Amino acid sequence: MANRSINLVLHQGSVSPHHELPQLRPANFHSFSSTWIITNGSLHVSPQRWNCSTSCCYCFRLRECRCNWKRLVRSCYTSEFVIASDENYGNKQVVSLTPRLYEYVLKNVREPEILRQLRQETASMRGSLMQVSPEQAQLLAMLVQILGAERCIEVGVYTGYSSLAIALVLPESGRLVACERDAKSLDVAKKYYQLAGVSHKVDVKLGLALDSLESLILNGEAGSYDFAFIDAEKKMNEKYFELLLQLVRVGGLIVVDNVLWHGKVADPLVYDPKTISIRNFNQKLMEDKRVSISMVPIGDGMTICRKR
Ligand SMILES: C[S@@+](CC[C@H](N)C(=O)[O-])C[C@H]1O[C@@H](n2cnc3c(N)ncnc32)[C@H](O)[C@@H]1O
Repeated sequence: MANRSINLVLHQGSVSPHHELPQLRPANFHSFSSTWIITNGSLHVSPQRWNCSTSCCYCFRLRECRCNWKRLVRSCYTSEFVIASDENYGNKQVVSLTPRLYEYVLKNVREPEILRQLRQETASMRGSLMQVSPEQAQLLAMLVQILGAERCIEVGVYTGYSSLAIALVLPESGRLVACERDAKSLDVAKKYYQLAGVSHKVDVKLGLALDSLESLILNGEAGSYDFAFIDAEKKMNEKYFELLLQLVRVGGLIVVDNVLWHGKVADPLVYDPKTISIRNFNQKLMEDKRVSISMVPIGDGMTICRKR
């Protein structure tokens, strides 16, 4: 690891520079090409490089330290975290979400009561982690509103949290095609569409999403949708994307969830099939001239694609 390019992240309760170096624990060691992360309980840093004197203290004083690290630390405004930006990226500061900061973000989400109830009911269900987060749902709804979308598609409904967020902001004449293969979770979704008074806007397609999308195309609906959200089987993302690219009009959006895959996409030590397929798909999107893209680090990461 060269010392020219290092992002340093200190989380609350983490080991600070003036503490004794803990034993490095290989099992917890995640080395990224240009990032060292210090988190609770494990310090992912080369001991030889950590040569601050004892006067070099946490965060603020780190700037005064004579060690090689000080020039890499650009700011420290709270004791909760420090982010030193990478000089290769113009010294931009990037905020790392700590639990406390995330709680603050959540406090600033206007989650409709019916969505809160659905989230609570789903919390005890199997697979509840699959649900998009409240701030993600809010962003999806915002995109639908900005677009003035009338016709939407969701691939992967589960118990309906993201689809309900979308349906709630659709106009009365709007339509959301909701594709899901699991009847049991769809029952919960349908109950909440009913409770929210949006059932008439949601066209539920029980079955394999690929089949549902293909039949929409066969039905002559290509180019007639404004917005699509992909949140189902990750290895199928590329296939869903290709079909949705036919179904969405020019200027419409396709949003893909889980593009950061719990951070695994950036970890060269992780190469399980799912991570590889998400990595490859991200790379394909990056090179795909048919869409403009924006990868947004929200929730588990979403890429917003606009059809050109
Ligand atoms: C991540 S969850 C969706 C979460 C949902 N968007 C939400 O925010 O609550 C993925 C869902 O996709 C469904 N799914 C997976 N593969 C599918 C397929 N081939 N066809 C239809 N649904 C599928 C799963 O049953 C699961 O409910």
